[in-house]
Amino acid sequence: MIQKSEAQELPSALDQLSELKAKFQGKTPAIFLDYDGCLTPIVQRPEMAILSDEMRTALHELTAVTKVAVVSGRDRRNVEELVKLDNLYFAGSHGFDITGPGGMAAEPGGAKAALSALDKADGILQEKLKGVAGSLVERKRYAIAVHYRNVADDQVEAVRKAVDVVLDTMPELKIGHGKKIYELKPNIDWHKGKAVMWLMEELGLNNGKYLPLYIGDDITDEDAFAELQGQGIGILVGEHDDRTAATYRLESVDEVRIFLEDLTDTIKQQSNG
Ligand SMILES: O=P(O)(O)OC[C@H]1O[C@H](O[C@H]2O[C@H](CO)[C@@H](O)[C@H](O)[C@H]2O)[C@H](O)[C@@H](O)[C@@H]1O
Repeated sequence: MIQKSEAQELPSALDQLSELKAKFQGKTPAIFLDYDGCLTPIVQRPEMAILSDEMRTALHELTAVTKVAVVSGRDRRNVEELVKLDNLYFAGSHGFDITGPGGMAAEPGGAKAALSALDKADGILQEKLKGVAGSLVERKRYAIAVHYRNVADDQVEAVRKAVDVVLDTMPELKIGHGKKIYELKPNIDWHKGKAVMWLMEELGLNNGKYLPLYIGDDITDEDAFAELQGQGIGILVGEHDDRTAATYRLESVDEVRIFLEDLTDTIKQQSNG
């Protein structure tokens, strides 16, 4: 049974750092990070979410002491280009498209079967939404985000209707929700949580020496928090519209960076001592 709380009820990962680290029980945390709202603040348009130099340095230093993966709803190539580091793992399209150092490349969720439906849906949405000012159809390899952050309130219903037209005719796709977006994804039982567990296994981290730790801010990160209950640590950044399966929280992207910097020092000390 998954335990859920209100975000505000969760203890701060920074205030309760010693308690949180005691949960490592001598294991090294393997770090899984969402991108938008976690490594960069939420902004008006996807292309404006630029990683700061400070965050890139924090990530780079963390990769020197443990395994690090970015697990994003974004297109995997897009998030690779934004992060600009080659010594970590990337799971794009909500975990359907995974790459890593040494030429690692895998699509463990089997999303290729939905590719032609996604292509068709993309065309329909582009056509239907071209008259809705502020809407944006963002195609990822294995998902489509339909953004309404910049759409007038009385036009959001028109965006939802266009999405529903696609859903009604394409059983290969299902809807997902996020911050001011509707997502069309392959109708497959695969999500960020399964991608995290797949990476743990694939990277040989299920050997009793590593503990998965996931940080994210959105509804799609809840699948990872739920998967990690009892076997890892989930940290929610800020809040979203629902209850959360995370066990700690951080307030902001700046707090995420401070937490990651502290983790790097902690892991270094663990391996020296
Ligand atoms: O899993 P994530 O890495 O958090 O990706 C989730 C979605 O993030 C992006 O959209 C969100 O961030 C945008 C920039 O801050 C914002 O304008 C938008 O309203 C948010 O929903 C991205 O564009 C999507 O493709 C991702 O699915």
